[in-house]
Amino acid sequence: MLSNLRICAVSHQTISSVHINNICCYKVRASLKRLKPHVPLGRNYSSLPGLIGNDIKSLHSIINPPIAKIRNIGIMAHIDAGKTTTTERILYYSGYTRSLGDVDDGDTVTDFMAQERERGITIQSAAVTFDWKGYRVNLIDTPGHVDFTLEVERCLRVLDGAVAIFDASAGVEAQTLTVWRQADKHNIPRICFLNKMDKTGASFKYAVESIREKLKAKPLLLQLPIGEAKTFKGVVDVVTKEKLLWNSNSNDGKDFERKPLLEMSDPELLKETTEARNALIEQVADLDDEFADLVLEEFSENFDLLPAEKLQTAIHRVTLAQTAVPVLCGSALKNKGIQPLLDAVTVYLPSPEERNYEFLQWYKDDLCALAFKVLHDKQRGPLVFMRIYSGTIKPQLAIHNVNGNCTERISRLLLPFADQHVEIPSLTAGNIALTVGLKHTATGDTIVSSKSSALAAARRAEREGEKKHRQNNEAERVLLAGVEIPEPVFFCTIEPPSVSKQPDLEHALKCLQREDPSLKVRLDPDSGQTVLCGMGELHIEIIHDRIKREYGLETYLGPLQVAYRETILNSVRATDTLDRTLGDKRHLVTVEVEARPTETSSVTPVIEYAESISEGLLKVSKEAIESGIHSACLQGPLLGSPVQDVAITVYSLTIHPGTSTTMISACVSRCVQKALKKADKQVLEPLMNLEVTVARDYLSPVLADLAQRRGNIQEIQTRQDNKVVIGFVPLADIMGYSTVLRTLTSGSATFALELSTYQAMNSQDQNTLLNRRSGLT
Ligand SMILES: Nc1nc2c(ncn2[C@@H]2O[C@H](COP(=O)(O)OP(=O)(O)OP(=O)(O)O)[C@@H](O)[C@H]2O)c(=O)[nH]1
Repeated sequence: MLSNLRICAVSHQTISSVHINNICCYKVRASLKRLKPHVPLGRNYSSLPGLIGNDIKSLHSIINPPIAKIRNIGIMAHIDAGKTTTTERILYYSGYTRSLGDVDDGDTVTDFMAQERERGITIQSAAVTFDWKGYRVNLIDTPGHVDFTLEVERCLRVLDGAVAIFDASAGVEAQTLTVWRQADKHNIPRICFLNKMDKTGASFKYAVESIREKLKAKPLLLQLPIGEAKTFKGVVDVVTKEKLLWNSNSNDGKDFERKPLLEMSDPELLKETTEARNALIEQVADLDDEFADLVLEEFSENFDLLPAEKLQTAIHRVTLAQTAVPVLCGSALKNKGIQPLLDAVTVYLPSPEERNYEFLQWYKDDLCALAFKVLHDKQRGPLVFMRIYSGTIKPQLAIHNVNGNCTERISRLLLPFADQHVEIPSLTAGNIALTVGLKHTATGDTIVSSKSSALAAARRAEREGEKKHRQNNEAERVLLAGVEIPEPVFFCTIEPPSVSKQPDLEHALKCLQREDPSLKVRLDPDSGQTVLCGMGELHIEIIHDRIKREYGLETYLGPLQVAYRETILNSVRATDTLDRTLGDKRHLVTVEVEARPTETSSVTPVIEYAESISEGLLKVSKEAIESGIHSACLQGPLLGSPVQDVAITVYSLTIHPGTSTTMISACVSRCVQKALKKADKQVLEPLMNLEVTVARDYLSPVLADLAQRRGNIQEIQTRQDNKVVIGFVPLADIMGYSTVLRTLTSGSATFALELSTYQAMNSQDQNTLLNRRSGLT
């Protein structure tokens, strides 16, 4: 394996060296293919004049550009809408890659993990940095598969804007809705790109309507397609009234001509565009008072006289306010429409300083950054991707991790190009950095310059909070983290090839968890086995794959099991006494608790104390009591699954002096377990939202199959030639569905699955499950 190839002797003073940061050979080949196809692997690059000049454009201009010229953007979409293909085109046109990658050949820069290449889907987000017409664009490629929604959320937090990509023949699909909602939650301004305009069935009108109807967004049509499906050849820029045609002889789409629409040559198109422009002006004027005043005062007689820049500035404001979304179109695969999309990113999406991040006031000019991704590189250890919100990061800088409450040192600072990372001396606010040397920082951690800086920020936040009479813990607000990690719905045991490899497996899992907080690992207390808990079948499969590839461990997975939950149906009381003498110390606890059902939809129990329990007693034992309650609720009496919707009241408590907190916890835990056992119990199973898109001809077999899976169909929509089945289905009945669906529909259907809620099982299904688990059937 080749690693860490170093390109030395870069002439610019501020840059000491350039590294080709390869994770393994295939990456090296892929990157070299673009960087310098004729250079044999492993050669010393210092002897290659021109390499830097040609391939990594103007290195000094990419370090710390003015903040107004930075765009931190992400691409979000439904699976297969074309994120990877679009990203590849973007990298190619911006000059950072030399040839066009193709997802169908497993040859792209951003899908750089081996599994992604093989599966043709984007699993981990790769942050990519490039320049476009004087702007610095940091692009984070977000995954589209529902198993990885946490990845999407985490990436969205660090973006200032996003491009939503749609398949123009499908319009808004299930996953788009999910990510759209996530983007709403983080207030991210967006532009829409209707991709696949070349595809049979592509319809600009249909896709725009579905944005209006399903996303409840106001589309601003900044372009109109010229042709559709087979006849698609370019777009009209509605703002400037120009037509953009891609040269059919150019196979990389680099060359295209931009010409004003003229009455003589394009009377129809000009008429249509003028109408679209007038409608656009009216629409923007309705949403933006400043623009409305301008139009009324100066251009009400003739909209044609309104300069394009004035309209663009107003569209930028409207996009930022998220009262409407600009819509563009093209075909990434056929290399059409990508350059104008990049222009739109720089013109309409905001720079970091235009975003209102409330927490910045607590930090002033001190360093404040969010670690949004951790990767483990065999040679260099953990690589941490960070979004810098304020202050500056430098190599050798000691930083304080607020979440981990620890201080550690950055050894090197890199700019994250897809495959090659450029070492740099410093990076300022608004940028995305890649740091080497941080061993304790995990995904989602807030990074500041020192503990005292964190405390000062917490004090400022608190003072401000007092002013505003806020009730919540203001100190917590200095933490930028807080992506809600969904509860895993699947689990399975994992075993190393031999007992001696157990520590290696533990190390691998620890690293993977730092990268991916949605992966949970626990020990089964009964069997002592390690258990992996994940978000979906694919998630677990990928983890298994990565352990093999990246850590060289051939592990064995037990059967995939659904993560059930349990609850109780009535209130019950229990008492318990623990009396144990260890050495010359007597540990004596007596506790009485009541367990009762609640409607919290949470596995965290509500904990209450009877008034008779003295404050003094609680002061010394509260932590131990609550840890006992939590551990009891982790393993319900029916299946050993977490107990949901339960409140525990501690009614009485006596503790003999000298009793250890461990004994208090143990006694409380046993007592709560006793109460849960006494109650009437119910198993809850994960119920999934399901959306299947299927060609008309295959609808019947799909419906018949879903009926056998306890599926509950809510709606069947028509989308072009396809039917879209929307409903609910219990997770236990949908395992392995992708294979079945492929067989049923000759591969013509796609589906999206997402946790809806946990629902009570009926008694028959519950008994079958319990009998199966206890080995009776
Ligand atoms: N006809 C047509 N096909 C396209 C276009 N863009 C992408 N595709 C095809 O659509 C499929 C999915 O493209 P990707 O770029 O991998 O899509 P993605 O959104 O990155 O997919 P995930 O990472 O799996 O979510 C591939 O077979 C592409 O060749 C396009 O503009 N037109």
